[in-house]
Amino acid sequence: MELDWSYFFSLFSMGAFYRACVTVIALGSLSWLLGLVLGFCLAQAEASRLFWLRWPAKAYIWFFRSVPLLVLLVFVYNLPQIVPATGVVLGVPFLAGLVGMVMTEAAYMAEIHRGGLLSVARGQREAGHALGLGWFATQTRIVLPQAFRIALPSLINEFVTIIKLTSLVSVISLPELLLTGQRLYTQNFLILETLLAVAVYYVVIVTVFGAGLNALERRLDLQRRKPGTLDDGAQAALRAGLWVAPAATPAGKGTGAPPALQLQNIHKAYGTHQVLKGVDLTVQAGDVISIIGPSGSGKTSLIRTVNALESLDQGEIVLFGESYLQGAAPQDAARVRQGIRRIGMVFQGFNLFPHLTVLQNILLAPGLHGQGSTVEQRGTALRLLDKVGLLAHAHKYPHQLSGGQQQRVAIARALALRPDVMLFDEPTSALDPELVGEVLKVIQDLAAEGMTMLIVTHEMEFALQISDRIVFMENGLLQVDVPPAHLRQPTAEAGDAVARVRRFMGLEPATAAGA
Ligand SMILES: Nc1ncnc2c1ncn2[C@@H]1O[C@H](COP(=O)(O)OP(=O)(O)OP(=O)(O)O)[C@@H](O)[C@H]1O
Repeated sequence: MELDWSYFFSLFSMGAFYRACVTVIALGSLSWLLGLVLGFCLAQAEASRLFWLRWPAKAYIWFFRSVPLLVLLVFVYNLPQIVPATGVVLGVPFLAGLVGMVMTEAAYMAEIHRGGLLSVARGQREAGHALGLGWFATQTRIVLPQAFRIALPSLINEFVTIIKLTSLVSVISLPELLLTGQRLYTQNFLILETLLAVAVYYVVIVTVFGAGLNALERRLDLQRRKPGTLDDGAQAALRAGLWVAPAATPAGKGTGAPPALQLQNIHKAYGTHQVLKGVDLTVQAGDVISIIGPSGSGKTSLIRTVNALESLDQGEIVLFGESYLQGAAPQDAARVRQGIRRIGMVFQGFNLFPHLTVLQNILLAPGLHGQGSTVEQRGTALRLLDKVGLLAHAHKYPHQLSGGQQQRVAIARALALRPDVMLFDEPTSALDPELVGEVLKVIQDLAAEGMTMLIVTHEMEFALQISDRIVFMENGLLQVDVPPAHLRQPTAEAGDAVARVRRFMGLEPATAAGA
């Protein structure tokens, strides 16, 4: 038997097939788009801490991933028999098909979105928090764009699957491609020729739309974006047009002013593990305090409680004389947010937003907080970049920078909110030794300008040089809190604790009993 090729080719000039193509594209695209949105809502609900959101979402996903689409389509189309009111919508094959497909696709896409959301590093949300961004801003400006890029290849694959699945709606009499073909070959019995033409139509649709979506994926691929370094002329032009910020007076300085920070009897446990066991620390405005101590002593946990990245189990933190965080008590969300905005935080892992340029990273929070006009925000951001020596890299993406440069951008980003206190959590620990110096220099400059700073560090010489006080933590408690001079040249009365810190810092040789 030979195929009837002339009949096969005649099927490509048949209006019914082109109308069927429109149906397939409309049904497929709408199912994909609505599934994308509903799937995202389901994924968010599934990740929620609220069990009344989480469990219904989980149940929905489990159920609709288990029910075959064909069964669902027939059920939805026949639902008006028992619920007549639904007939207005479900009596229309296209709408019944759309409802059935969206119900199933939302469940599948929720899982794709969940994968995307899970792969956005926790530090990204923490950076949003440290910049005083609320849940919605963090989700829409930081998490979602990254999660969407990660999920895009799977979402494109799902689009292809959906286009092919539209053939199932033939079962509810919607004249898509398969039903159009079936109606023909039941009359002329040229089954293979007709199905071959149907297959070609599907292949063309998938190829054209797949190419479009792949182009979108390439466009969103950050690794392909490689803006260059600005030359001297371009940098000079940027500097020339800058708005000049009025000189800021450091907050809370002067006699009678309250301390910048008062940590009172801070307790923190992770489960049954007591990490902070009653820490008291007072930081005067303009003070630079380095927190040192052995690994696991609670330094990072302490600094994270100060900008509410960790909750307090007990105790209180007072910021410039006003109660800010309280342990084991309902927090005043507005007051906490206000406090967080007065505190800048620099993380060990930088936590720059990879989908934004250096300049956009710095502008994000001031823009969302409406801090000054856009001209002022841009001027401040460029000035800060110039200050940390990175003006030439303003339009680059974080992946184009070295670790030291990324950390300097992170410092500029934190400074853009004009904080009164800066927290540094081991700012150089993730850097190669040759890059440490450039970051320490920026911190040193800030200290010289009178910025109040709390620095968790393992850079002992730096801590000795820069600090007004060095705090030694061990076993969840502050064991020693002294000026560096007391460690460099301990007095005769200095006790064992100071000697222990000196050994820890490498200022005196370890003894068999010490260190
Ligand atoms: N999210 C968490 N969940 C459970 N335990 C935690 C958590 N974060 C920290 N810990 C534990 O709390 C203790 C103190 O950790 P922390 O990071 O504060 O110490 P650190 O002094 O900063 O240490 P390092 O110098 O190594 O960074 C450690 O035993 C750590 O395992």
